[in-house]
Amino acid sequence: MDKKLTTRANTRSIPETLDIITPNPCSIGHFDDSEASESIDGTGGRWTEIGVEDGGPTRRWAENVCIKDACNVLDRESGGVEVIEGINEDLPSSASHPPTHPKPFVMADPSHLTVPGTKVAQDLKLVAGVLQDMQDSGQLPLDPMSPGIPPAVFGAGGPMLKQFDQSTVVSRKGSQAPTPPLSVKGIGNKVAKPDYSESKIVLAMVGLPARGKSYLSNKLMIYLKWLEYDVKVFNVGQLRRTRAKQKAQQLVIKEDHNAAWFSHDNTEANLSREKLAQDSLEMLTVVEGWGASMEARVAKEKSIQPIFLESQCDDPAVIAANVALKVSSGDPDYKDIDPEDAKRDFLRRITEYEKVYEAITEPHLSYLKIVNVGAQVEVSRIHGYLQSRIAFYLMKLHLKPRSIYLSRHGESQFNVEGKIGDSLLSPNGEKYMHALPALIKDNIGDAPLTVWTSTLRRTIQTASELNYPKLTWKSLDELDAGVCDAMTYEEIEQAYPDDFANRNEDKFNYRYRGGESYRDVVVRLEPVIMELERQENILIIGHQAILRCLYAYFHHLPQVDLPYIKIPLHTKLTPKAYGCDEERCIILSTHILYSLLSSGWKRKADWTASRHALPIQAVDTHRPKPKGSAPVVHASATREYCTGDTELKV
Ligand SMILES: O=P(O)(O)OC[C@H]1O[C@@](CO)(OP(=O)(O)O)[C@@H](O)[C@@H]1O
Repeated sequence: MDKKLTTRANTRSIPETLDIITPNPCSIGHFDDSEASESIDGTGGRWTEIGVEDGGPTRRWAENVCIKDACNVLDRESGGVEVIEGINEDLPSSASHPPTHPKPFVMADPSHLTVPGTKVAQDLKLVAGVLQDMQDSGQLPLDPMSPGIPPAVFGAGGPMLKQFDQSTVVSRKGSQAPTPPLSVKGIGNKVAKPDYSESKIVLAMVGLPARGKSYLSNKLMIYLKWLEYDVKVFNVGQLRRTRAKQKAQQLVIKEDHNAAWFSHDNTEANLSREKLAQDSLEMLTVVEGWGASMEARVAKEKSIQPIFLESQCDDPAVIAANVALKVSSGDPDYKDIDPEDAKRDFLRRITEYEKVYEAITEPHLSYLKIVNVGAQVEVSRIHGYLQSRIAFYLMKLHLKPRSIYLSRHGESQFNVEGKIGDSLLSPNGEKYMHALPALIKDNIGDAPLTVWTSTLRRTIQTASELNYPKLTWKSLDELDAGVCDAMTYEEIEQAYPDDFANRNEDKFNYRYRGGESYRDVVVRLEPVIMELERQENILIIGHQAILRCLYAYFHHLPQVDLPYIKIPLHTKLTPKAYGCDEERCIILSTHILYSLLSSGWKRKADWTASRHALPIQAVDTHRPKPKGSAPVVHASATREYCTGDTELKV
């Protein structure tokens, strides 16, 4: 990592958390920040000469500076990638081409364009200018019907539309094709996890204390781990506490990490904190085994594109809740300290940080700025698939108290017959269907609720008497059993003994012939998770495998246990700081309604779930894990920190 970047990050608030997220299936960026950090730092870099106040060639910059100057700069600096990024959307000029390339359009004399107050107006002015230039240079005849006009590729009437029509014809033909043979060779087997190990992403959390950095990094970690990315958390605060504990034990030196220790005027503590940050970065490279030699490590560091994730928050309620959580959650910094004193000290610590805190504004950096937990998100220089997913995910988060209810559909006729696949409800299933509206009403009262079902009959039928807005998701369809659909497990064992054994051995990785594995289902459910994070009260009427996958996300359960998640009856889980509150209401046996309350800072302590034990029988479809298969890894709702000598769980 570029030394300069590291230092700048440290002067902010000493990044308490550095997350390395690996592996990443796509490129981790193309921007050479070593050059840019030299040039755009407010010390007379090349941008200052054109009066850039806010530090860089962003869209904002394009709005603020004179267009004429911008065009001059584009002519001079046409090779600079950083210029193109910020401005080429505004100025479709030569910016995206090296200077030697012929220019597609030439801005004739943009001085006639004044900078209007609004962005839209400016865009239109620019568009008007470009159109004028095209027209002047003969590229755009006035009569759109005249010959020689290049076809519009993205607008109404362009070839896209015609191609689209043609493609519909093709797909209609395709739907007449004969059904493919049932047996698909080579699929009914365990399918390995895709290789995500190509490259790595480092997310450096930035923000004042009590701004939810831990919350955000924890949510992100859970989401990425659920998708099977390796995630490691390097927490400077954790390292500080571990070192202090070691000092106290080995050297009998007690280091008091009170607010004064975090003062920028405390030179000695500053050095210690700088060292902790450096050591965390050092660990980040060592842990990943990027070569023992310093040279190799430096080379690797250069290939990492750090993404800064800044959490800004000025909502007093959220900050207060975080302060309260810190001082009451048994945090080692305030262990054995009177809560009032702890609160005062923590507030003083925040004040110390505030004195030197710098928000991220450097346009050459890759960053995501989350304002008030997703109320606003600023995205800068985020490229590649995984980075974009991270940004997208963070945009969806909110802290509004809400409930997520999960219910399996009512017992189906196939459930009774021991078959997998779709059918209508059994008589008992219908009783559940009739009982569900009252159960939901008891839980949610008159609050708004949306019901999500799969596209399969048993969930739609179960939801049929619920008087709420409904949404049918294909992504919520049950794990596709392919050629085994509509069979009993005994029939599957007879017809496909090897497949059956494979599934018993490794259920998460097993993919049915012509069907899916649990991993496939997790991947397919990702948009559902995204939407769930964004939504408020939701009831999902789903299937066994689907609910297992969703449940594993909310409770951070490992993949190896996911296909065996059993839902115990009459269980109430204790609220967790970073997880979800959970209540379970049962109607009996497999008819279970889970209620997952909103995750986040604001706990909903007053929420109580009524328990229902209606006399509705149902078969038990849970199949226990066969003995001798992969060992059970116990659920971990804790964060795993790398602290050098040991891996701590907190
Ligand atoms: O992965 P296993 O444990 O086989 O269970 C998944 C199966 O559960 C079932 C019931 O056996 O779910 P559901 O009835 O909820 O739709 C089947 O549809 C599905 O194939």
